[in-house]
This record gives sequence, structure tokens and C-alpha cells, in this order.
Amino acid sequence: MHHDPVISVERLSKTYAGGFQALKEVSLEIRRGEIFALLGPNGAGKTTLIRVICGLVNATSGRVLVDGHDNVREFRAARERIGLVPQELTNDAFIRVWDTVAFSRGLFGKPKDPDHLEKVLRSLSLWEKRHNRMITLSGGMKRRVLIAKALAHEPEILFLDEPTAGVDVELRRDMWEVVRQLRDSGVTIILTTHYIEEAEEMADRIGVIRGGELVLVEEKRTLMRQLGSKELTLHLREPLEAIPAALDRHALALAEEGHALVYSYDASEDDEESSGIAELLADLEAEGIGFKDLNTRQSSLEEIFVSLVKERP
Ligand SMILES: Nc1ncnc2c1ncn2[C@@H]1O[C@H](COP(=O)(O)OP(=O)(O)OP(=O)(O)O)[C@@H](O)[C@H]1O
Repeated sequence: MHHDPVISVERLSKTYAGGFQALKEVSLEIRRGEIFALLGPNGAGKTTLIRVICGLVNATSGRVLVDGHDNVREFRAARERIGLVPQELTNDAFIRVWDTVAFSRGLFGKPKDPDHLEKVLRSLSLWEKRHNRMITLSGGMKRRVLIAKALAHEPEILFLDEPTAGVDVELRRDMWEVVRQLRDSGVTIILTTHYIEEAEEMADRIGVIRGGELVLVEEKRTLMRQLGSKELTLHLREPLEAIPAALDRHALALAEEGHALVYSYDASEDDEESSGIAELLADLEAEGIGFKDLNTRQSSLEEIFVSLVKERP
């Protein structure tokens, strides 16, 4: 993957006609070939940001470059590089799959290219359904058709606005696989989601938007390493009133009214030696503190996200 930006968003602000400011000086670079997940609570501005980048809504200030093209002054050049999979399923119920996908390509003034459409439909496992009317398709198939429509004009960048909202777990996994294959074929993907699990599973980088502000942009791995800590909980045979001084050197806390000891350590130090667990267990034994059982857990992206969204300035 290269690190040259395929999209540059520069100090973008959007105030809607009623006076509501939906975006506040958002700056962001999307790297060519990555999967970028935009996370944020309801009303945070995710859809607004996508719509401004795609040129469907005008920014109040700031600018967007798509592959170096200003998305307002060079609208056509910018827009033809982008495919957008919208949130809602708004399709003519009686149109046939092939026709609706071909129509989408036509909207961009691209010449007919049955070979390309075949490739797209096959990659989405829609080839057998190409003569079907939309109304005869399952929800999952309909979503695939939306993706096929967005890919019909051969965009380099694909926006997916909550691609799996309201779909069952199986279909969600199925969509993830489709998105991964697209990325592997060289398409840059930007998706918005409410599902932390989705970002955790799919994204190379994650952006968190809150109240119109981009509060964080980070590599998923870095994020999980920096913020993800592991906890070891020991359920004690006898409750403790306080942590003995001999255990001071360990990062311990008492829980469950003295019935449990919670030890926190860095999740990136996964080997026994650097986690300090061996020393802790030795010290516990020396102190005569016995435990019934122990378990570990790692903070997930979900907790990281919740803490980010909660801690308002
Ligand atoms: N056309 C509009 N006129 C006025 N306000 C709007 C308009 N569109 C959106 N907003 C407001 O801007 C804010 C951001 O909306 P947006 O749809 O971008 O959020 P979102 O992060 O995509 O939310 P969700 O996750 O619910 O889809 C919301 O408070 C919304 O009410």
C-alpha cells in the first residue's frame, strides 16, 4: 500500500441552512488502497462528510481533492473516481439487475462495457441473478446490487455508508468478505459504521467523528495497542481488606469487595516474562494469598470507542 493520499479533505466545515454546524474544520487524508472506517454516534456528521466529499452537499468552507481534483471546480473528474453505496435501498422494484447496473454506468457518461459489468456481477455473486427483477432478490442480494451499481463506472474509491446496518450477522460477514475482495482488487474503501466490530474486523485505519469534529485518526493496530490493555482477575480464597505492601510493585486493584484482585498490564507485551504475571504469582504465593481461579480479558475497540465518545471536553 502506498501512503499517497487519494482523497485530501482540508479544513472542511458545513453549516446547514437552519444554522446547524454538522462539520467543524475536518481535515483528513485517505490513503490509496486502504480500508478506512469512519466511526461515530448518531448525528456525528458521518453521512454529511461523505456527501460533501462526493459533491452531493456543498461545504461551507474548506476543500476536497479527489486524486488531485478539486471536487467543486473539477466536479466531473472528481466524481467519476468515486462510487457511493448509499444507506437506503432505493431501487425500482421491477427493474432487472443487469439493467439497473448498466444504467448506473450510463449516468457517468461511460460507454457500454458488458465485460466490465459481467466482472462486477460475477465478483459479487450476482451473475446468475442478472435477469432477476429487484423485487425477487433477498435483502443481501439487494445490497450487493447497490455495490454493483456503485462499481459500474469503474471508480477507484468506494464509499459505503453503513453497509451492514440492520443486517444479520451472517450477511454482515458476507459483506465484509466482499469488501475485502474489493480492496484486494485495488479499490480504496471508506465505510461508515455503528458497529465497532466492523471497524475492528475490517479497517486499516479508523477515524472517530463526534459532534462534527474528527477527534481521532489512527491505524487500527496502533489504536488497539495504545489503548488496549489487558486485565487479569484473580478470585481470592479469602477476601483482602487492603493490598499488602509487598505487592506494591504490581499494578493491582481490589475488586468485588476484596474478593478479587485485578492486575492490569500492557496487551502488547503478550509473553509471560514482560507481562509481569509470573512475578505477581510468585509474590502472591510468598504472601500466602491463594486464589480460586483467574481469568484475563482485553479491552476491545468497543470500550476504546465508548471512552472516546464519552469523554467530552
Ligand atoms: N439537510 C440537513 N439540514 C439540517 N441539518 C441536517 C441536514 N442533514 C443532516 N443534518 C444534521 O447534521 C447532523 C449530522 O448528520 P449526519 O447524517 O451527517 O450524521 P451521521 O453521523 O451520519 O448520523 P447517523 O449515524 O445517524 O447516520 C445531524 O444532527 C443532522 O440532524
